[in-house]
Amino acid sequence: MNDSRQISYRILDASANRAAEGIRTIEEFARFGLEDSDSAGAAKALRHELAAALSQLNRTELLTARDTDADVGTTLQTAAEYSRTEIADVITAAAERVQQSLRVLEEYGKTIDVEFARRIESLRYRAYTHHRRIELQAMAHRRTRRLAEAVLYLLIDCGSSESMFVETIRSLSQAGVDVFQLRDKQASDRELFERAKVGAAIAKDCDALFIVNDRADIALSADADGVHVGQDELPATMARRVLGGGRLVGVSTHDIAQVHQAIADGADYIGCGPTFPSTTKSFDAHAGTAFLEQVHAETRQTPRPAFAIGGINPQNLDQVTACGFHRIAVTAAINDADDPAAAARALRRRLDASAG
Ligand SMILES: Cc1ncc(COP(=O)(O)OP(=O)(O)O)c(N)n1
Ligand SMILES: Cc1nc(C(=O)O)sc1CCOP(=O)(O)O
Ligand SMILES: [Mg+2]
Repeated sequence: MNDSRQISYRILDASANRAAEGIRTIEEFARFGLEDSDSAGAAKALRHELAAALSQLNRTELLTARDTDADVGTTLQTAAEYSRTEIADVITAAAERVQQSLRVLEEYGKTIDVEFARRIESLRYRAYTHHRRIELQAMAHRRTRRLAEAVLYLLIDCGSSESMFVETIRSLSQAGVDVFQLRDKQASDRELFERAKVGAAIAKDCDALFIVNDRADIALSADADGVHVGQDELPATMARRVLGGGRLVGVSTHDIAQVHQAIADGADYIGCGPTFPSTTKSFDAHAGTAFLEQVHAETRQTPRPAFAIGGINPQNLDQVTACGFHRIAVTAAINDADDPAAAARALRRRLDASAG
């Protein structure tokens, strides 16, 4: 059995390595993924200050206490350690590891050197702030990357049951739907919230995005990827304020002035329509394909994903792609099809082909 000083040193040595590795993991993403010099600089400063604090400890005792071969923890693994598919998950895991390790350094450090423990405590608080920022950046990175490649966007309602709702998202994401929007004007707030919570988790699992129509509060509380607002709802700037950083805000536009405003307001994407008469929603007038052509000309200068919407179906899709639009948002063309998955697959194939 080791004596207590040796135990403390062994724990400090392991935790110091873990904290430094975690900080480095985060720093690499800030540097090479986000290319954010502030964030990378903050991680580097944390790493250097950790090294400076550790130099207060006796390095010989640290190294002497190390016995990796005899460490029973090296063979203990959880399924979660190997289930990271997204960079955002890697960053979250690294941030948690750093914070836990700093806490361990602080607690066991108190048994060796109180001044060292104090330095680690202040480092831990700085790490919380830095990690909050970088975790939000990593989540935003996943969402904007996914949005940038999205071409097929589907509006869905709450469905007849939760299991049907889940199955719809799973099967249609496999069939090529990139973005799901929960749009159900009849559902209660509670029902929207419950479906949004489940839908957001399933969509993430399927590498799809999940957006809530109209309601920034429900999008945030359900941990959805974002909200879609129209001209009668919260302005995009306010929706963003409700959602905080890292989530998407989409805006409906019906004329070019609204497109300019949405872009100025920082919309992540726009819906452009109505293109054709729709069986889902009735309109007094239709912006038509002329509007799509105009938007296409404009958004070449200010790139922002733009989804054509309103009555789009397999019969009129070519008119949409002829305007330079290779992204569409639909309801009836998929939901009312005899075989929704087949309909989604067919639309997806044609959109991919048209985008070349
Ligand atoms: C992708 C997308 N584009 C446009 C709309 C329409 O939004 P809005 O004008 O707010 O109308 P409602 O959907 O709330 O009836 C949309 N939902 N999605
Ligand atoms: C909800 C909605 N908003 C539109 C707009 O132009 O702003 S068109 C539309 C209906 C979309 O469903 P479908 O594909 O069945 O027409
Ligand atoms: Mg709306």
